[in-house]
Amino acid sequence: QTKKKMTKTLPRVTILATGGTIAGAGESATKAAYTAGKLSIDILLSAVPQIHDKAQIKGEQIAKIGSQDMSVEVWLKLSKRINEIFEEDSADAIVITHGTDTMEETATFLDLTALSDKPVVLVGAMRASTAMSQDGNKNLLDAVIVAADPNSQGKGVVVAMNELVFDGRDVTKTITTSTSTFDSRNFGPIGLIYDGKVNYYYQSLRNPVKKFDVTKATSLPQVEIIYGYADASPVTVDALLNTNVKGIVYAGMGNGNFNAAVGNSLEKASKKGIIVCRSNRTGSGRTTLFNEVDDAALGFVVGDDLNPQKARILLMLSLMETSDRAKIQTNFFDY
Ligand SMILES: NC(=O)C[C@H](N)C(=O)O
Repeated sequence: QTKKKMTKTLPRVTILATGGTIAGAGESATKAAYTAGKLSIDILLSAVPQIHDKAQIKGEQIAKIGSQDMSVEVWLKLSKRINEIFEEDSADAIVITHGTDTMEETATFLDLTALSDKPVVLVGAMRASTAMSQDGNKNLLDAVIVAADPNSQGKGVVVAMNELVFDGRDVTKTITTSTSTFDSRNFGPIGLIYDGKVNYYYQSLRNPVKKFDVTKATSLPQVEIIYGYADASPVTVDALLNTNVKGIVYAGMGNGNFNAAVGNSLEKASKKGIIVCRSNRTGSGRTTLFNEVDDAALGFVVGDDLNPQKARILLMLSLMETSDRAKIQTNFFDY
């Protein structure tokens, strides 16, 4: 009898590139200045040949932007492409290269709209590809390792940065310039990457029971964020009253509090049918119902532990389906 050689087939990982500092290039290894999103996917992949030992890799360019220019248009394109790839079964997992500035928003958006249970991993860099000790190559290799690991299935969209894995729902950028910028302030990382392997320690119980199908959407209802601060004037809220804005996320003081002047205007907005969602500017913790604010009387909802930029994503998606405040509040408590 001939011994059959056992060849393990590597998982198929498609890398969707959107730009960011991971694809950034500057003039010298020691200067901080650079332009984000300059390098194409082919150059990114050729810089890390080790990824081919971990997975069968395909690359696609979705956008070439600094993530400060991320938009609903690109989110919809990304989400549709992810659903299509898994639907046609052309990959087992997806890695998305992305700028770090708005990675947390994209993570939340995709977590709520990627319909499959298969791994979707976001990755970026804090130092441009041309910088000394650039972090992009190692982060990309780690992201492929995470994507290729069967244990990454069913975790929702995750972010792999700086040898840590975060739940996309919770992750946030916490430091303007450091490579250790990503954190989940309430809950910490769910996994650690080391020596070519990911180990998971925790898993969120709040991964979406409900997904939003945006495969046919071409836009989302407009939602703006208003920042709260001492002695704020009502002009920013008032400016939204006669516009097409369907929702306001209020990044309130403490547990989502507002001063009287802003509160009056938020109440006016609510009475006009604009959904007002209280979040907060503290950077961690929950925004809770009925603390110092009578949400029932004002018709407000609260964002629970989502920061304002994440609450905005869930509010846009919710408003796509309903303007019923109770249902929208349930979405925030379920997610
Ligand atoms: N580190 C980075 O990726 C920052 C860059 N502005 C971006 O978000 O695209």
